[in-house]
Amino acid sequence: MSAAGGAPLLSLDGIGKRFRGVIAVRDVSFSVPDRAVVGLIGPNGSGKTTLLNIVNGVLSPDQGEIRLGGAATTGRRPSDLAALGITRTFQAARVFRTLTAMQNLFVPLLHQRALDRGPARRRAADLLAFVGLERHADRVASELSGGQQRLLEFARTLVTRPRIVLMDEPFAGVHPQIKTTLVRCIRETVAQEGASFLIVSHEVPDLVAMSDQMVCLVEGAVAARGLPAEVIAQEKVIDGYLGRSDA
Ligand SMILES: Nc1ncnc2c1ncn2[C@@H]1O[C@H](COP(=O)(O)OP(=O)(O)OP(=O)(O)O)[C@@H](O)[C@H]1O
Repeated sequence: MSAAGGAPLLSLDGIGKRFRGVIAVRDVSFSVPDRAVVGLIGPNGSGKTTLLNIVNGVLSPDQGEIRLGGAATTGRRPSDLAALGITRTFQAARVFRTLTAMQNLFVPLLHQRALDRGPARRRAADLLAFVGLERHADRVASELSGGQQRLLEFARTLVTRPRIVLMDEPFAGVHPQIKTTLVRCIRETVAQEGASFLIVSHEVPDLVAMSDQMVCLVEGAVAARGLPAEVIAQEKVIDGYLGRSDA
């Protein structure tokens, strides 16, 4: 499925990025369709986080173009991109540690001035229930477990009703039960809100199970892209990342 006008929701075309002598990303092109989960895999240092930073405007690419819904977004600031519907989670979950779980959602809703206090409180409560944290509404975020903070961070990305959520290692170090909740929330957000996801993870079996498409980077370049089962069967992906079980 694609965004209005037939364009993919997000497209990367010939993206390149160099840090002094290091080529971190080289000529990367792929797209994220509307209402889809795209998994991004690759060895350590293959450019995955750099690419997320480029998509949400933290870094500017040296070459190439990014489009959201057909409109060029290359080089725009993270705050502008957030307003256009690109949000992000991080390797270490970012929440307001001194606020309660409820306030973590309520405060951004009020800040946007999109809703009055009553509806904002109801939406915050709905989002907490969605990620299974309703019993923890009044607990200060720093008292929540790492996995619960990750769920709270996820709920916070949904406050703005994003078009695409970028997630960096969402499953790293989380309890299997939290992982199951997170996967369910991601799939339901696709189905109910029509959002898309670009997810970086080393947990390849989980990503294969939940993604509509996958992209594998090796040494900053696209080694394979397509359906998950096809990507993980490619020689370049096995040689460059997964390794051979008989090796
Ligand atoms: N700010 C920076 N300055 C210099 N080099 C950087 C910077 N950020 C990333 N790099 C280099 O760019 C390359 C890609 O790094 P990146 O963090 O994007 O890889 P990754 O695939 O996300 O790795 P990991 O799976 O370990 O998180 C690496 O060689 C890294 O050392």
